[in-house]
Amino acid sequence: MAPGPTVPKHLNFITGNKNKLAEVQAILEGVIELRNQNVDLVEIQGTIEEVTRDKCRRAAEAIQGPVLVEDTCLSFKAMNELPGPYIKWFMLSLGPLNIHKLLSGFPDKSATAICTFAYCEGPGHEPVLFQGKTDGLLVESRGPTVFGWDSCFEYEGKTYAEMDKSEKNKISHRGKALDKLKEWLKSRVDEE
Ligand SMILES: O=P(O)(O)OP(=O)(O)OP(=O)(O)OC[C@H]1O[C@@H](n2cnc3c(O)ncnc32)[C@H](O)[C@@H]1O
Ligand SMILES: [Mg+2]
Repeated sequence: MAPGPTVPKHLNFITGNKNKLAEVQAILEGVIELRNQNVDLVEIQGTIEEVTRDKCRRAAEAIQGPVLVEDTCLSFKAMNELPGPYIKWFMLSLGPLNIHKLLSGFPDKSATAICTFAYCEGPGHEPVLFQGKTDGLLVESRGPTVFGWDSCFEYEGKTYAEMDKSEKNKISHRGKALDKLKEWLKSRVDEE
């Protein structure tokens, strides 16, 4: 095996978000078996990479073992990339029916969805990051309001919520990040 972190056969994905978990399970099916623990992790302020690395270190400490975590951002060009990692708090306050109003004073509705996975072997180890981005537009909610801002993020004429799951996973920020993780996993999974 190439030098670097080892990965157990069962990857422990730490998240409290059921929709995220379902997508990750669907995309990684047949690649690696996923286990899930819901640990309430503190999320710091900082760049996307700083937030995700810190979240991963905390998760590894909390479970005292190897972990996979993920942090999702939604960034608006007109707002100089904010809210970014803080989108969760805007969603909690505004909800999917009002989030588009954040850009109502701006002609530029460009939005980028960014997904950053981090894997860490255990406490004291440096996390490895895998990032995927999808460019789209922030629009008025269209489609089911089941998952976060899916109904407000439009990619090539359709919101994520108007796509079926496999269609979203093919072009999504999460799908792209997991393509990179899958490539890396090929050389890393511990066969012992
Ligand atoms: O336990 P964790 O994994 O941290 O789960 P979370 O729900 O706190 O997730 P984040 O910290 O990554 O915050 C991202 C926010 O964006 C939402 N979100 C994440 N992925 C999404 C996707 O693919 N489509 C729409 N909304 C998404 C999610 O519901 C949150 O409001
Ligand atoms: Mg979170």
